[in-house]
Amino acid sequence: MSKKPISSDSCLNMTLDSVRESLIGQEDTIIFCLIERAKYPINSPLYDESVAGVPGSLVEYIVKETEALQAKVGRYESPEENPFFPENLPPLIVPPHNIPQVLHPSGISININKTIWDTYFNQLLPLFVREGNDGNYVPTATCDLHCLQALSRRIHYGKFVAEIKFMDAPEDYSPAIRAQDRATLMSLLTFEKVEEMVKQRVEKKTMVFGQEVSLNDPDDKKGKYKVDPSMVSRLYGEWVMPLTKLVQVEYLLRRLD
Ligand SMILES: O=C(O)C(=O)C[C@]1(C(=O)O)C=C[C@@H](O)C=C1
Repeated sequence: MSKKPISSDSCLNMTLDSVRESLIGQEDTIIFCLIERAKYPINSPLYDESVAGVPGSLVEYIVKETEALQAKVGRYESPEENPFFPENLPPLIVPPHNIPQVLHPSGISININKTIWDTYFNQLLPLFVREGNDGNYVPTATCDLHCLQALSRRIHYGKFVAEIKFMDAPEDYSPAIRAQDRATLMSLLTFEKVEEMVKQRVEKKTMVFGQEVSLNDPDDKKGKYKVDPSMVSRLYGEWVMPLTKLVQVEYLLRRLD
């Protein structure tokens, strides 16, 4: 059988509504990833740089090696994907996908994964994971990897949101871009009502997706959730949306290059 390159649907017909739909879909992924990670305790030896056998911490090693494998088969061909360890990724071993170019070339390489990594491990994890060590290090690290990839994808999706906003109203954005005025760009791209809806929706989704289910007494588990819904709303309000907006500002600053 002859081998053909893999192809994907075009993303050239994006609108602000369609990119917002994608962000809404990505909420589900993020919430399910958090629920999965919360099944395990913190398992701190995973993050200890002095554990023998691997360079750096075990979680870092697993993320690096997984990224290297996924790079070879095309994960980072997609402009929606950004590696945590971009240095020395191996070359593709499959034919390139030829994904249509939607983003402005100077904005494609924006990568704030270093900040996402630090925020996730130092601020987010301690908020939703219990203390303890059950020895399930590899499954736990795999959950961390999935959380990181889902958050990174969502936050860097700000590049697409910014491109649509610019294309919809170049006359509004261009003066602030020429002046490299971050504050004005930030206020132009901010929609407080949308942010409020996002926070409410992720809280509600966490209640639905993460409710405890009991067959015996239906009231037994009522009001108990696998992850605290108000914490997910806070995560979005304090980190996910601000970082998505940071990506948008960074992208717009380069949009006329
Ligand atoms: O929906 C938008 O317009 C976005 O830019 C996305 C987003 C978000 O991260 O969810 C960010 C900024 C806006 O203030 C509202 C929401």
